[in-house]
Amino acid sequence: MPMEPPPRPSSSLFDVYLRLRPSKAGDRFLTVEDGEASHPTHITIKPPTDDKRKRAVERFAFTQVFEEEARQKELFKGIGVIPMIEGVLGAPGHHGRDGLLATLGVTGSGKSHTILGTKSQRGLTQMALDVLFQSTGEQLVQSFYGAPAFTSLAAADVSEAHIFTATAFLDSLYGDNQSEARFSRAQTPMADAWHSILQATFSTRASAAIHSIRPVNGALQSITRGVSNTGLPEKKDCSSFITNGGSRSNKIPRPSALPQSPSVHDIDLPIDETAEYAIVISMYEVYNDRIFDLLTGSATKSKHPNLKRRALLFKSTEQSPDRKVVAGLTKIICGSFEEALMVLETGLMERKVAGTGSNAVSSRSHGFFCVEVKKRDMQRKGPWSSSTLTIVDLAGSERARNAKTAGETLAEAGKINESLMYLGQCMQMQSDHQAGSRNVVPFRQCKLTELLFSNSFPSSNRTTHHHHPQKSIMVVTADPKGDFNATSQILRYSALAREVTVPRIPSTTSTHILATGPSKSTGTSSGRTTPSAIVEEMDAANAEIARLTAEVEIFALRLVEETARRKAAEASWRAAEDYMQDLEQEIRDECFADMESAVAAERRRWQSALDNEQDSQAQHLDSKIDVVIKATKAQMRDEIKVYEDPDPALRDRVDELERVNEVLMARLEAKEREGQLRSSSPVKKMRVLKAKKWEDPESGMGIGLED
Ligand SMILES: Nc1ncnc2c1ncn2[C@@H]1O[C@H](COP(=O)(O)OP(=O)(O)OP(=O)(O)O)[C@@H](O)[C@H]1O
Repeated sequence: MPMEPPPRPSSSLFDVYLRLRPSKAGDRFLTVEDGEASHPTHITIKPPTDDKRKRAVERFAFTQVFEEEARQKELFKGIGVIPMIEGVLGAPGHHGRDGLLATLGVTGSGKSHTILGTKSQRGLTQMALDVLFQSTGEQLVQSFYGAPAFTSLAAADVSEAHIFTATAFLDSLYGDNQSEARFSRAQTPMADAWHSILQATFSTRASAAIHSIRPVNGALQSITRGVSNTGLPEKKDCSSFITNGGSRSNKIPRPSALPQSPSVHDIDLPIDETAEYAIVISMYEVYNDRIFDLLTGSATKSKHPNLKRRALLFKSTEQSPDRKVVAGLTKIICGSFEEALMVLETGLMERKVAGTGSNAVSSRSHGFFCVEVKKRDMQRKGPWSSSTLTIVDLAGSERARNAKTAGETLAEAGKINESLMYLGQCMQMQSDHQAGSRNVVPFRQCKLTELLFSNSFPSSNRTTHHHHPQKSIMVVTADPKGDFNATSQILRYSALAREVTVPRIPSTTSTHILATGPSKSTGTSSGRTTPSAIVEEMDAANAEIARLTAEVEIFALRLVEETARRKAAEASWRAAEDYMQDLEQEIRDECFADMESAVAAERRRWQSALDNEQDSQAQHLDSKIDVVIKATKAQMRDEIKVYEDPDPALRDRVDELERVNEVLMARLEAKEREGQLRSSSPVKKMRVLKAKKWEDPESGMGIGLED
């Protein structure tokens, strides 16, 4: 049954284009069919002649097939990027519509070549950027420090992003050292602090805005110097970034050294004359099912660019409750095509690239390059509306056994294959959709499909500006002489339609008939022996063989898919284990750090308590010593008598008084004796009186009886 030419229904999630790359050696297994349409839409793949599994010939349909000789510009125009950009810019007075452009293919099939270009040819990304800047031209807001639109653009962002002007961003990475302080990683907690520093810089620099373009020139000069010193490796003809990828040089090429062709000056898009535009760029990668910012500057600033990268979340935010966004990205407001190119090269440099056996510069992650086009009324300066052109360079699918990979890279390959398998399932659903199936596209199975598909469906929330689902274009790249298994698998996933042709069974009938002949009258299962009966039986047998072969073929396909799924599951299990180990280590480190800081805090508390205690004891002791000293001093004062020589006159007087005292005492005694005598005999009395007379020295005259 002939396959219908692939329709382009508006309900289709993706338009799928196939681009074939020129290949050097090997047997060609892929044939492009000459169709009735103006351009080819169908291809056929034939298994290699030595294929032991005797697989079927398969036929695939795409929106359009571009053959080896197709140039970059032809592709750019042919796959509908221009209407997509027009949609992103939005019709006058209307919001824009999101666009998604992705490349899918086996490793080395030309995805990066197509999307990012080569050293001499621009890719779809550069051409799309050029068209955007060229179209918005004079209506683009300025992007230097203090530009009036900066604050409103930062306020309009719903994704908790860290927004910088290209001037500040590039200056911090490539300009003078002092300016480094103006930029920091988006996902570190310090980023907020840096952000406020930047904003402070922004406000304080407002008056000097017109001069602030200088740092970019400085940056450009330093880049120019860096490039002229280093030079570009000549080994492979691919993006300047990619050639640098292996060596991790932290210099990016100067814009003028980047390819200028193909030119897009002939492309003129209608623009909303009443609107002003801003172009904001962000970049991230999905690596091992986790999202990492690519504009942290770590590739250019840090010696260990991959150390402690923090994954970002794809989630609803406070300002975007009904639509998931990658939260916390670094976003750069670009004022010119050159600035955008430098930001792109900076992000590409940061993207993880690891060499594998399949392709020395193979992309190990899915790279996302997002160009947000913001638009508002030029006069009224109302709110900004926003639509995004997302360009995705998907990691190459590969078979682990083909890629001479090991350890971490093998786990990466598993994760890549797994995410591509989910992508394949979603794309398969899309072709089933077209065939009338009402199955839901299972896009929530991994980060990649979530990021690619979640904006592909109309929003149920009427308050959101995103009524239109995004327009998506997929470019599938293939090498017609490359790996048959890997390529056929990708084609099966991505084609808009597929038809399996059972290989023709060699006509054994006639040979059999000739060999056996009627005379041998070989009996058949039905017992009929006429030649026509035998031919009929043989035809029936052949039909049965064909049916069984087709079945076997289907089972073989299922087996291949199941094996891939099992391998992907195993790889994902290993990656999960690794992740768990990392997480455990991280938690241990965090706990240890917490514990250490708690112990240190406790130690400080105890030390200060001990110090206080010692202080108060010392004070107490001091006061006691004071008391003792005072008491001792007092005591000593009491005990020590000062003997002074008495006044000689006074001493004489004292002596005199003592003598008088003695005299008086003697008189007193005498009087007493006299009193006693009066009461005794007259002889005794006489004796006393006589004695007395002689004892009184004072009177000078004796007291005698005659007195
Ligand atoms: N259409 C083409 N014309 C000329 N050369 C091409 C074309 N497509 C690819 N190549 C060349 O093939 C090589 C591999 O291509 P590329 O790096 O783009 O592959 P890839 O699919 O991006 O691989 P990976 O997935 O590993 O990143 C490059 O040297 C590239 O220049």
